[in-house]
Amino acid sequence: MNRPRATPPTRLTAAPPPTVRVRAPGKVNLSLRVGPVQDDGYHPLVSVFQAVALFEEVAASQVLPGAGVSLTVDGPQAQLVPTDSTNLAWRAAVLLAEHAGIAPDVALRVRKGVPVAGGMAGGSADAAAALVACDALWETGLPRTELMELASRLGSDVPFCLLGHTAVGTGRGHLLTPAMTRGEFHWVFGASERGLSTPAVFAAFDDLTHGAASPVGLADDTALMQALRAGDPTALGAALHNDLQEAALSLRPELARTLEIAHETGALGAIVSGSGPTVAALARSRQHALAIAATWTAEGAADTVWTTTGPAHGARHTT
Ligand SMILES: C[C@@](CO)(OP(=O)(O)O)[C@H](O)COP(=O)(O)OP(=O)(O)OC[C@H]1O[C@@H](n2ccc(N)nc2=O)[C@H](O)[C@@H]1O
Ligand SMILES: Nc1ncnc2c1ncn2[C@@H]1O[C@H](COP(=O)(O)OP(=O)(O)O)[C@@H](O)[C@H]1O
Repeated sequence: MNRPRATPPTRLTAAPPPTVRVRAPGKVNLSLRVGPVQDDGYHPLVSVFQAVALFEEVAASQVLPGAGVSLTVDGPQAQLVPTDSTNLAWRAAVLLAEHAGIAPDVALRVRKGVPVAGGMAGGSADAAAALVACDALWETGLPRTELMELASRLGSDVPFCLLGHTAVGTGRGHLLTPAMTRGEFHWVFGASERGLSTPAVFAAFDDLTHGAASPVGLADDTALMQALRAGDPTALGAALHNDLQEAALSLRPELARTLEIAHETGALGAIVSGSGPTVAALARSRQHALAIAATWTAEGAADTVWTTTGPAHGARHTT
């Protein structure tokens, strides 16, 4: 005899709140040319940015209406990062909500993978990732051009962290044109536990140039652009350039030794990354990158050392 089957009991469990996770990359300025300070306090730049495969991750989770923004930070150097409304990820969420005319209700979790205050745009990557994550969570569906515009209001480097890959930046560094590159480049980054303030480095640059730096132009980076198109690391290493390097060295003279060790270990090129104090060395291969990293560590030339590659993708959803 067929007995009717008992209906299995329904388990009522609350579904976890929807969460969107986005990763955005840190960057190195392959070339950074800085013009004289303008009336608004900013310096016109021409910079060739390259995103590298050191990522920040921002998870944005739904919260109850009216809960507002909350934020936690973890990962190396998390204790150096503000967790209040001054955090760039928090500011990004608030700016997007204002723009879309909605309430900024979200729980943000930031996982740091880029040195803090190191000249590698870790905070800017958080802002870029938070914009993309909240746009998806709140279903605001902003076109890319509007996200880029909001990004530029959050900081000069934020649009590049959205875009990723390799690009030429003009204006404050926020007007971007993608650059053609071939292949993969091997990088070593030597970071310092004590960051450098970007405004302080620009101020040191003003002192060194007596506020009268030469105007900047694109023509100076012809060899570098050619090296990128050819995928030629030797030519790229020779073409690396940073107008802020002398200013960063004036504030952190010990970085000169870190650069010197990179050259002694056969780096194809070595520069201070952006406003520093992270030093970037271009290696011939992954093995060579590991050798430079080992030498820096053995000589105590950097507090933390990373090997990675570029270019890397811009802000993108992850699982
Ligand atoms: C120097 C660079 C090179 O890519 O990055 P970092 O190496 O610090 O990451 C950037 O120009 C930094 O970009 P970002 O860190 O987003 O700076 P912002 O928040 O826009 O500006 C912070 C401060 O830096 C100075 N600043 C920034 C950009 C610019 N073109 N001229 C400037 O003088 C201003 O004093 C400004 O108040
Ligand atoms: N989400 C964030 N991550 C890191 N720093 C942040 C963040 N939000 C605000 N800041 C502040 O911005 C400063 C510079 O941040 P960061 O982007 O890491 O360095 P840089 O501008 O040198 O690339 C930090 O000293 C910190 O006080």
